Amino acid sequence: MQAEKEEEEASPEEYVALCDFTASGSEQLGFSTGDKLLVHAKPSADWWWAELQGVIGYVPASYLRQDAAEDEDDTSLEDPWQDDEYFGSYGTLRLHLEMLSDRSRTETYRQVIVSNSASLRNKVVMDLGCGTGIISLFCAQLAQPSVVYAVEASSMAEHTRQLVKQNGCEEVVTVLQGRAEELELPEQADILVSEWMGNCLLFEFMVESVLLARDRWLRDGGVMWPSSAALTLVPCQADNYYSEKMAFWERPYGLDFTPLQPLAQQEFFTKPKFSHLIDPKDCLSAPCDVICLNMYTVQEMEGEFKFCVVKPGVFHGFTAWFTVQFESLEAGGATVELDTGPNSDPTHWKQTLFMLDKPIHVYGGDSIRGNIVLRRNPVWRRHMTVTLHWNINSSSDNCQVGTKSFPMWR
Ligand SMILES: N=C(N)NC/C=C/[C@H]1O[C@@H](n2cnc3c(N)ncnc32)[C@H](O)[C@@H]1O
Repeated sequence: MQAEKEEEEASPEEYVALCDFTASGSEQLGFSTGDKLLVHAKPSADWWWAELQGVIGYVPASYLRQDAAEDEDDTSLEDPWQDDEYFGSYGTLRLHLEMLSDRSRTETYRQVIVSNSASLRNKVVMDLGCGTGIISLFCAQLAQPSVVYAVEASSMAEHTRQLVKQNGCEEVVTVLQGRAEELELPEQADILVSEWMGNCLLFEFMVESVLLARDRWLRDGGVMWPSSAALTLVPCQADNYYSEKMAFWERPYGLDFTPLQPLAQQEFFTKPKFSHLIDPKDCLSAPCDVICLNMYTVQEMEGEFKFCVVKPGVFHGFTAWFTVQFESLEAGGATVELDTGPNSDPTHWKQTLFMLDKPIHVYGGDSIRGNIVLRRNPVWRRHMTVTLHWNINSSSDNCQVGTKSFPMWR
């Protein structure tokens, strides 16, 4: 209470509105892009108490940015996709080296080409976001498509052209520099292949570009690779991480640093932990596919789950990963799957850990039911908020309910 009390007396902070907000309900405050609001209190992560021209009400925090001074000349206000930053990062080798070094990922795409090589003969392929062109080069080297359009928006495209020539594939592979949503393809494609998956499957939201390109360039009856995707979730223990970030403050060098634990919770447990490697023994139940994307239809961004706890343990949070499937071009042919979970070869995505604020003791037979909602950030189009709701029904004591929202990253 003390912190909250001080918070209310603190002088209001100035924020700028990044987009319009229409109030729904008398206690909300509507505003327009560019409005300067005075934030008086932040009772929760999502809703703040703010003032605009003498009127006070609740406003959505994700619509506001504080560094008003910087925003005068900051172009990022106009560019919600932050394309300069996003494609700039793919113009250097760092991310491409990381993805090419991921053997599980890259070998899976090669296996898809090899196991469909006969059916790829004389086909038109579009490789969306080809990067260094690895998938296009596999197509030209391991099959005989009539043409592969390798589409890449970043400055890597000019180097990709060089790699195509260096490997004698210029007869088959045509590199087109530009955003897939904007450029003109000479013809419709029979196959749209892409490696678009971000952390937690959807982060970066490149999937949006893939679906737009599908609607524009994939001919009727054409094939999407991946053909489907699933986000998988499991309740888990995370003793090491919890000890390292939270328990540490209990008795460092014989002193009591526990007053810092609320800060530690805010700093370390608010955002998901990327590049987490979960040990299968830390899973408290069988994992469950919570969101399934059929790449041919409109995608679901919300999912239910029901976990049955199989052993006593400490429920520190949820771990998420994904799988993608590549259907065969031949009717009845085998589907190839890429699994980024803890029981498969590690990938550069690893897994994503969502830490609860407080760990909960659970026992065999307990059930953890709830849902997960992935909400696009209304302002930063490549970012999202993951909201988890859970109900624990335990034989030992009454049911516990919880919810928490995790920004990724804004
Ligand atoms: N798999 C992960 N994590 N990252 C995806 C891989 C991203 C690659 O695809 C390119 N890319 C992303 N979106 C588009 C687009 N709309 N048009 C053309 N190229 C694009 C990026 O510049 C990277 O080279």
